[in-house]
Amino acid sequence: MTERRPRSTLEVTGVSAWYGEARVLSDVSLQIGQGEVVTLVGRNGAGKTTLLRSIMGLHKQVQGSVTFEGVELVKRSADSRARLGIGWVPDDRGIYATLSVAENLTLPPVVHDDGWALDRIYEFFPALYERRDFPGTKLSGGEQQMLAMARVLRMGARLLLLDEPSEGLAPVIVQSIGEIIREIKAHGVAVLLVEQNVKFASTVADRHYLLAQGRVVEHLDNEEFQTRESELLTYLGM
Ligand SMILES: Nc1ncnc2c1ncn2[C@@H]1O[C@H](COP(=O)(O)OP(=O)(O)OP(=O)(O)O)[C@@H](O)[C@H]1O
Repeated sequence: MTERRPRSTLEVTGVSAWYGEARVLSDVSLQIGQGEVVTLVGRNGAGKTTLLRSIMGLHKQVQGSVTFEGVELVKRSADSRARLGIGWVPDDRGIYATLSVAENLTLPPVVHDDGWALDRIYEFFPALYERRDFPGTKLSGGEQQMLAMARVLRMGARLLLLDEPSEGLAPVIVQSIGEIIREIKAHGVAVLLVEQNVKFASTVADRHYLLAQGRVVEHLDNEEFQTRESELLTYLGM
């Protein structure tokens, strides 16, 4: 594909990863520009979560280079990467069940000047404002997903790593998560999204990397992705 992209925020170059002796990522390279939404698509076990964890510094058996805004990350801890502006939103969303929405938002430290103020968060996520005193357990799956995204924006993330945000959510809620991702993008925040829901991926992303058996096998802009959707679904066994 011909590429004209904003300046790179994240550059992953030649990354391989192992669990013990088992190699699960092989020579993966990808880039994300400022304010871009990029997906990692692939069947179960392709290595998507391991790649996100490797970018965040949560997986240690990694070789290759990962830079964020020009800073090499590979030898840095996960908390150091968070301080640089990378926000991790895990697939289980990681909400503290016994804390209120407001407490979930304000407990983690603001680690970067770009952190969104609480009133800006509430303006952006009115559903969280309405439920600010509710405990985490009382939130729906969609609200938990919003809270997990809001929390890292408040901390100061300029790159969000989202692991299957649409998982387990009703279609109408998936649609509103998609709208939020598009608005986050409009604020210049980059998003790397692991998705198995190809239809959803095509409504939010600028580009897509297809991962199979730990390798990038295709790199497509959204137009090509939509045109070849059924072929890709078959190829990926999805
Ligand atoms: N803790 C672990 N120990 C050993 N092998 C693991 C571990 N976690 C994942 N794997 C293996 O690594 C490979 C990649 O897994 P990963 O979870 O990254 O894939 P994925 O594409 O995110 O799949 P899924 O959508 O099922 O989470 C798989 O073969 C998986 O079995």
